[in-house]
Amino acid sequence: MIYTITLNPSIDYVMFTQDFDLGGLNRATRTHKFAGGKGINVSRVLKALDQPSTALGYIGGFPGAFIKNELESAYIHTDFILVEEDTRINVKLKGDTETEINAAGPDVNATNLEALLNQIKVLTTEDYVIIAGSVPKSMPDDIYATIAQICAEKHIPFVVDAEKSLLTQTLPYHPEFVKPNKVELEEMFNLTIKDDHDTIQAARLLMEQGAKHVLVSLGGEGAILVTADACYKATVPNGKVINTVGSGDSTVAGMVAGFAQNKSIEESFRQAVSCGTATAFTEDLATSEQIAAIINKVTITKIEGK
Ligand SMILES: Nc1ncnc2c1ncn2[C@@H]1O[C@H](COP(=O)(O)OP(=O)(O)O)[C@@H](O)[C@H]1O
Ligand SMILES: O=P(O)(O)OC[C@H]1O[C@](O)(COP(=O)(O)O)[C@@H](O)[C@@H]1O
Repeated sequence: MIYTITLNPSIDYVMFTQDFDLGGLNRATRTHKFAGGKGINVSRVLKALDQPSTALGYIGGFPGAFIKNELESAYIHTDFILVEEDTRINVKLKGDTETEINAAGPDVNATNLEALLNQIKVLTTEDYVIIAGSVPKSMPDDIYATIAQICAEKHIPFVVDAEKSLLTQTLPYHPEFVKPNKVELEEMFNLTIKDDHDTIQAARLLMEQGAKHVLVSLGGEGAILVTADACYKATVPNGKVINTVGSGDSTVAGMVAGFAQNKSIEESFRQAVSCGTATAFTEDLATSEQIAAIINKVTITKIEGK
């Protein structure tokens, strides 16, 4: 079973406006409330790819109940731990540009933490773990490293999509892949990435520290995948960008599903990028039909290899 871990889920409240006037009265043309947070989005796109998963993490209050209900209505299995405070609501403003305000999220106490670690400790080599998103402030900042260590000790394959040291601390435990975007990669090494060559150099630093593969997402520029033997560049088809929230998570889901379906590394990467772009081209996360409609329009080129 694939397990997604979202320590800090959210309701994503997406508001579309004609124009956005900062400081003025704006009226939304459309709004949506989506069950969100990185691991939860991965579970939702895995479902679109016909891959079952169980969503783990912390939920609280009415937003937490909404998320659990949304997932279960979509036939996604959940095993959330209840916390006392409300799950956060993140606001996503879609005017001429995209603006996001992500809230801090509820407190998670030591008992809640132990409950999650106990859920992970019973997993086996048949399972797969995806650790994604921000960590509530009340939790130890090495929590992802702790989870990665448990996975490594039990030979459970795992994937990490997180910022800065949350991600880099997991590298010694050899994640199957990590998925920084360009800005996150720059922040990890305090450098400026100008071109694909710089991206590959920085990705290789993550490989040197232990990542088995590095998938760097580049927004509308596609993505680069670095493996032990080669580097691939994906370019995406033209289309109308509607809502990029969850694109990165969709990319992660496509790659994990590719591995689970025993696709080749190139085909897994193509599926990953198709999922990310199909999500960018729609209001919610991509459906299976939307992914299928663009998968043959994503081009994969080997740009370096041994
Ligand atoms: N403007 C866009 N046009 C087409 N595809 C996009 C666009 N933005 C994102 N994507 C797709 O989603 C993937 C992840 O997007 P990115 O913004 O890099 O990740 P994150 O959401 O983690 O910051 C990209 O690799 C690409 O496939
Ligand atoms: O945990 P974080 O870093 O605050 O991010 C949470 C937000 O990221 C999302 O998971 C979307 O992430 P991506 O756009 O990077 O795929 C939203 O659903 C959620 O509001």
